[in-house]
Amino acid sequence: MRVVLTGGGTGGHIYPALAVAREVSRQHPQAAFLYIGSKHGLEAGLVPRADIPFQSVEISGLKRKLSLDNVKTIWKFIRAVSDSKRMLREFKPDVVIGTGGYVCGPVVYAAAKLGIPTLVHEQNVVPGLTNKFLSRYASKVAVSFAESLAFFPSAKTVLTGNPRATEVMHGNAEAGRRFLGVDPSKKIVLIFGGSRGARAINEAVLSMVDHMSTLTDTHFVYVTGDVHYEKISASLREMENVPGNLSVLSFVHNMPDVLAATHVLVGRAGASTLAEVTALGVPSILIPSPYVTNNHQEKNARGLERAGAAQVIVERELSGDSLLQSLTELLQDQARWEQMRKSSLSLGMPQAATDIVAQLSALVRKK
Ligand SMILES: CC(=O)N[C@H]1[C@@H](OP(=O)(O)OP(=O)(O)OC[C@H]2O[C@@H](n3ccc(=O)[nH]c3=O)[C@H](O)[C@@H]2O)O[C@H](CO)[C@@H](O)[C@@H]1O
Repeated sequence: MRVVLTGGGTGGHIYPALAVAREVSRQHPQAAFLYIGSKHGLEAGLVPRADIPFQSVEISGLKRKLSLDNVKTIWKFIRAVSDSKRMLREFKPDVVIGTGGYVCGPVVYAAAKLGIPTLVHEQNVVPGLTNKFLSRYASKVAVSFAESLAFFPSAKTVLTGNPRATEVMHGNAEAGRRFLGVDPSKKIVLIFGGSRGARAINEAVLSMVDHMSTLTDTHFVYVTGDVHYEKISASLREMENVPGNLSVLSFVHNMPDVLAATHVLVGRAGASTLAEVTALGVPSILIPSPYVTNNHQEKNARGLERAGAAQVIVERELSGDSLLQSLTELLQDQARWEQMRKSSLSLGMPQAATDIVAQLSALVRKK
């Protein structure tokens, strides 16, 4: 099977595409892949790291207000469609999968115009602009939440979940602990603010550093995001007593192993993160980003909260004190942790990547 993958900007769009690629490879070891992304997105680094050939198109997002930039964006889109057609004619894929973000617009559109079967995957409850546009042209749309079905044409839309859920099931807790250098007697609290880090979470964590040593049976793994790492490291160097039960990393490339070893997650409520924690049943404290379209992270997070799988702290109420208090209560209440774990697991969809690959195979057979 020859597969073109596209999607990008943030990890939340890229990792699902890579998870599908890995599931295709498991089922079809001879499969060949090409990823078409943007040179400016995280995909330019993450895709070559996953040993998948990468080519790029130039694209930017539409602004919601009328502006000269939008004229440029439309011009770029037209050029990117023509570049995509050239790449697709050369690679000759059997199927194209787009996982959201601006860049998948021209690629999936070009594929549809060339008569190549296409599947679009939506990670969030409320779909992004690009996927909404593409749903008119795509052969199939796969969604992660039942609530999203209503946003897309019913005849071609299926509920699969997010393929990262399948991917994290292959994680290994022991490998995660070894990588982090944390022994099994400690509970791991993993803190990260999505794929790029989050300033508000960084500030709250810095202000609770002094108290971390009181939680002696816990090890804190704090992933700052690449852009914040230097600044955070400098702040920590200035502190007198940085506790021994804190590790600070800029980015984690083996998240399935690290998550498998995690006792509690503290983080943003990006769709892939939530698919991962629910597949593994990791209780979480979620601080949804208020800076996203339609406040969609809070909608993602409240779903978990209603089911009893997570506690939500809205960003305006986040502080070192509020985070420390929530964490301490959860770490010290084993019965509540168990309950949250069960609720979290009940929401997980660990078969997602397998279902998506079945959809791709059906599209290829129908070609
Ligand atoms: C600010 C913003 O626009 N965020 C959006 C972005 O999120 P963003 O990319 O931040 O968030 P997601 O939670 O969806 O995905 C993050 C992914 O990166 C991985 N990871 C993260 C840190 C790290 O060090 N290593 C690592 O591998 C996580 O395990 C996860 O697979 O896309 C998501 C999916 O459309 C949306 O739901 C989010 O609202």
